[in-house]
Amino acid sequence: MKIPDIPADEAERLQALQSLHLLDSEREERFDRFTRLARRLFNVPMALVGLIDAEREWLKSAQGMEGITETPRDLSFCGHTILRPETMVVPDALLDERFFDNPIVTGPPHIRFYAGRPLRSPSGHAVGTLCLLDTQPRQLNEEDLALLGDLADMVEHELAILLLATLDELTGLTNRRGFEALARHSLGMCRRMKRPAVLLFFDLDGFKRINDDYGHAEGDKALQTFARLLRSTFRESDVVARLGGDEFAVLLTNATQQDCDRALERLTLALYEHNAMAAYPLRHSVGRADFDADKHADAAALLAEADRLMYRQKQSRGR
Ligand SMILES: Nc1nc2c(ncn2[C@@H]2O[C@H](COP(=O)(O)OP(=O)(O)OP(=O)(O)O)[C@@H](O)[C@H]2O)c(=O)[nH]1
Repeated sequence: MKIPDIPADEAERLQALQSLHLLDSEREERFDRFTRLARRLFNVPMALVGLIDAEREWLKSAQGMEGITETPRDLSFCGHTILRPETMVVPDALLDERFFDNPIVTGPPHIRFYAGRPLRSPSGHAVGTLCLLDTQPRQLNEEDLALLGDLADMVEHELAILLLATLDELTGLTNRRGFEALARHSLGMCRRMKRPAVLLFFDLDGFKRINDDYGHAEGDKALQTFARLLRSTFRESDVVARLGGDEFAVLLTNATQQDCDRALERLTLALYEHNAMAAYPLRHSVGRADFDADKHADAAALLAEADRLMYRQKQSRGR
C-alpha cells in the first residue's frame, strides 16, 4: 500500500480548507444533493464529498457509508487524488499496487472501484474530492468523466458561495460569522489539546472623524489599511477578522504571552511607520483576553471579555 504524499502547498491548502468552516459541521442538503445525484447517475453504491484535513479525510457528505464520518488520511484514496490536476480513476483496487492491501479494500467497505475529482477552493487549493466508490471493478468512459467533472464544478461553486458568506468584502478579512465559526473550531482544539489561546479585540479611536473630515471613501481606505497591518503583523495561522464597523479581532492559538506581546509591538511599530507618512493618524484601543477553559464556556465569552477590556482601555485614555 502506498501512503499519499503531502502536497507542496499543504500549509496554504489547510488554511484554505479551514477558512471554509466546513470541518466537523452538520450534514447539509446543499452537498448531499450532489452525492445523491452522483450515486444515481453513475449507479454506484457509494458517493462522497470528502475533505482532506491534516490527518484524516472527513466526509462532508456520504451516501451509502452509514456510520462512517472519517478515514485516516494515510488510507484514503482521496489523499492521492488531491495531488493531481484531474480525476483519478482506479478501475480495480485489487490490481493496483497503491491500494491492493489497503484495509478499506481488503475489509469494509471493500472498495474495488474508485473515481475522484479534486475539489478546489476559490484560492485554487485542492481541499477535497467528489468521489464515486463501488465494491465491484468498473470503468468510466469519456462521457462519464465529463459528467463527474460537471458535478464537481457545481460542488466547487457551493464552496465559493460559502466563502463569500464569511468574507468581509471591504477588507478581505473573515467577517463576524466566519470568525465565530473559526473561533469555535480553534478553541475546541485548544481545549482538547490543552494549548493556550489569546483573543485581541481592536477598535479604532476617533474613526468617525476620519469619515467626517475626509469622506466615507477615505474611511474605507483607513479600514483597509488597518486590516492590512493586522494581517502582516500576525501569523498566517492566527484568525484575523473584521467584526463590523471599526472593530477587529485576532485569535492567536498556540501562542505564548510573549508571542502575543511581540506581535502587538510589531503592530505598534507598523502603525507608527504608517502614521509618520499619513495625512491623519490611525489609532486604536485593544483588549486582550487569555483563554481559560474553566472560565470561558465558548468563543462568545472570550470575545465579551476582550471587548470589555478594550472599552476600559478606551475610557481610561479618554478616547
Ligand atoms: N467608511 C466607513 N465607515 C464605516 C463603515 N462601517 C462603519 N463605519 C462608521 O464607523 C463609525 C464608527 O463609529 P464609532 O464606533 O463611534 O467610532 P469612533 O469614532 O472610532 O469612536 P470611538 O470608538 O469611541 O473612538 C460610524 O460613524 C460608522 O458610520 C465602513 O464600512 N466604512
